[in-house]
Amino acid sequence: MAKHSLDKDKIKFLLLEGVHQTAVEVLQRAGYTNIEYHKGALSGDELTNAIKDAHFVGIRSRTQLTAEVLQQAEKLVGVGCFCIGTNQVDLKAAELLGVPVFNAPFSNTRSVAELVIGEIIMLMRGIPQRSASAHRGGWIKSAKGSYEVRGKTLGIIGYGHIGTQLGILAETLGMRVVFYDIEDKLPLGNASQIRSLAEMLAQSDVVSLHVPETPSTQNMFGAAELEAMKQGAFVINASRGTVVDIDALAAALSSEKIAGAAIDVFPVEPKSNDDEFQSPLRGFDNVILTPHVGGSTEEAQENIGIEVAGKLAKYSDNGSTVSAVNFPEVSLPQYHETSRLLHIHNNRPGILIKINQAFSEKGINIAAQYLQTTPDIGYVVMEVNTSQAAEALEQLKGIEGTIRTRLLY
Ligand SMILES: NC(=O)c1ccc[n+]([C@@H]2O[C@H](COP(=O)([O-])OP(=O)(O)OC[C@H]3O[C@@H](n4cnc5c(N)ncnc54)[C@H](O)[C@@H]3O)[C@@H](O)[C@H]2O)c1
Ligand SMILES: O=C(O)CC[C@@H](O)C(=O)O
Repeated sequence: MAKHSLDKDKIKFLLLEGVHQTAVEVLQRAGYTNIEYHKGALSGDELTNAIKDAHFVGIRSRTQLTAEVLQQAEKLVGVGCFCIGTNQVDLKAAELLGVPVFNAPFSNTRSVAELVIGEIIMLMRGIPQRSASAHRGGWIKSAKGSYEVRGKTLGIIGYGHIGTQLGILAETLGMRVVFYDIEDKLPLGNASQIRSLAEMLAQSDVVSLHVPETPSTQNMFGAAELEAMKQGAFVINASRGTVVDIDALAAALSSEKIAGAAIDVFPVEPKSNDDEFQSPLRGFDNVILTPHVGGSTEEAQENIGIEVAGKLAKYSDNGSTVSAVNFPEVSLPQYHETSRLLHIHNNRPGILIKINQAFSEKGINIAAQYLQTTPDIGYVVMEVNTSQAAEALEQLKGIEGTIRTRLLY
């Protein structure tokens, strides 16, 4: 019977930010029992101490895996983001260290789209301010400023997995949907793409942002964009807090240019549920403030736990990197009666030749070989006779340009 290079109970999984229990169950079913589980995020020394002997780390959006943190995680083999966003990880640093990063690109998209639909209706009816007033003993029984969503125009910025689902749901409520995206996108239903953001803003009764955090989306929605909107329109942001200039939004709410907003993500978010939430948007009755819960439903979290833990277990067990966000993607079949070796190297000419030469000189037969590259790194997976696996591993370690190697069986 073939043996793992490292026993599964020695492979440490560090799971942070209360990822769903399904993640623990998937890992345990796959034979991984060395799981350190934390309900909250870790930072500073606590994070570096916990991660330094971890082979895998699972996080959500709070934990910052910077280049410095990753460099101290000497045993790290893979990272799982139990969410969509991967902006909290220095993806390039992880790649250069030979560490693939996985996420869950679809599992919570419906939850976000549903929340936004609810918010559109609430904002257009002026419910947040009526509710806030009622809590203080007020009674604003009036139709003034309350509208049906039917026939109104929804402008979506970022027409990806969430934006498209939102568009379809909004159309079923009778809304007209327009969208702005830097890429040409297939419009679903009756939606139409508008090439100029200003033009789209001028048409929209409510604007909802669904872009990732990138250098191009940093503060992409500020004073000029708010000014380009219709008088009395609404803003929704459940993407990332860095995308909207929150001070400019507060000013537009104060001047009543913007009639209301629903904001789920903030430039600075509390590190835990025990910390105070601070924002210039506090105190506006016509603003729905939610604590970054767009994707936080039981269904989404359960599915994310299964999906991401499954990807980590698969990479650990057989080397497959399919759907990694920063790494050459290699889809690998099951293998029997051979040992599998993983070799991650700097992408420079001649490495594969050197590996093949070294194996040939030692009489090591390669039963199968798979290679994928990015401009910076190469990932080669080889199958060799189990009796030659240890020797093959030694040969791989000696290849110049090697970042990391692993023997699976
Ligand atoms: N609030 C939450 O809990 C929550 C949950 C899930 C996702 N999110 C956030 O929502 C974001 C979007 O998720 P998704 O699954 O729809 O992503 P996606 O990658 O499927 O879609 C993003 C879209 O934005 C477009 N885009 C990128 N840069 C742009 C720019 N500068 N201007 C206009 N369009 C641009 C892309 O072309 C793409 O179509 C995620 O990156 C994540 O940060 C938040
Ligand atoms: O669960 C989280 O912390 C983040 C959820 C969301 O922002 C995502 O990127 O999927």
